Amino acid sequence: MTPTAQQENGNTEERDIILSVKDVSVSFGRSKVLDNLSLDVYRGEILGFVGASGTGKSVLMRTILGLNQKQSGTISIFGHDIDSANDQEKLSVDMRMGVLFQHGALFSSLTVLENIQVPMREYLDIPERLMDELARLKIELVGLKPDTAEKFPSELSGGMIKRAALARALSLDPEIVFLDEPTSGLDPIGAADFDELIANLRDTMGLTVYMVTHDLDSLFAVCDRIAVLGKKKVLVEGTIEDMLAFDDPWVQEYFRGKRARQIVNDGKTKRRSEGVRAAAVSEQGQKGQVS
Ligand SMILES: Nc1ncnc2c1ncn2[C@@H]1O[C@H](COP(=O)(O)OP(=O)(O)OP(=O)(O)O)[C@@H](O)[C@H]1O
Repeated sequence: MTPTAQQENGNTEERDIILSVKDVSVSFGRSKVLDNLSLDVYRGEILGFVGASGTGKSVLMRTILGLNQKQSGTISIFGHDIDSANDQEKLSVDMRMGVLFQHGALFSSLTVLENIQVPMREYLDIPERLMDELARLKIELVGLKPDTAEKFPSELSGGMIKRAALARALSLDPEIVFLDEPTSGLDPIGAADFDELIANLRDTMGLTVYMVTHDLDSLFAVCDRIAVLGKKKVLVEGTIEDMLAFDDPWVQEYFRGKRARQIVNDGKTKRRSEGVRAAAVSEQGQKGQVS
């Protein structure tokens, strides 16, 4: 049975824990990066994972994905402890997770369509034609034009690469996706559109999203919950309000600093995409460029 937990507000409604990290420690040589870190991720939420540069956000994500060794602690995904899971269970867990690495990590010698089909070829035994159809559906799902299918990564813009990489992450219809700084390198409108896409996927597919990010706009616009990494563990987790109330100099500076204040003042009630687009249209209008 899948584990559940009581909601943090103390009521008796239970939430489905899709990923549970308990007392995990990771070291490289004599340098300890994570020390007894614990974190739960709930089904259907968008969790934003933040922390100063070099604190170990990517290390944790890679450890969850089984790409880094941990020295102690347990990681359970979909109720399976990944250390004691058998091969069949591990395969089933892998198939239910999608990953978007920071720079897309697309294969440069493969077209977008072929990149999306890589996980299908690895895990599924289905006819070529069906694979083509499924890959084209993913391309549509992430908002890319149909002719992107035949393009190579070198022919794509930064935003298109992120979307193509997301399409590949969604290739097997995962229940949870791990996104490592998905909006880094995108302009504000591209980043806003990407946020909106993530929120739509969550809303329509019930996707759970674990997002490592430095992007304050994303945190304010789409994240349901935030976890802050500091001092080798999760310093605080909760809503934006919980972050604002948390007494720690880095957290205070990050969530109450000049940039955060600007975002809150600019559009507390709006999604960033609306705010950014409105600002862009207004600016163009002032320059007389809107037709
Ligand atoms: N394979 C490795 N071998 C040795 N040290 C590593 C390895 N991977 C990560 N580290 C170290 O672990 C620490 C945390 O790195 P990590 O990349 O997780 O930080 P981060 O929080 O994701 O940073 P950023 O926000 O800048 O991406 C760093 O000091 C890094 O040098």
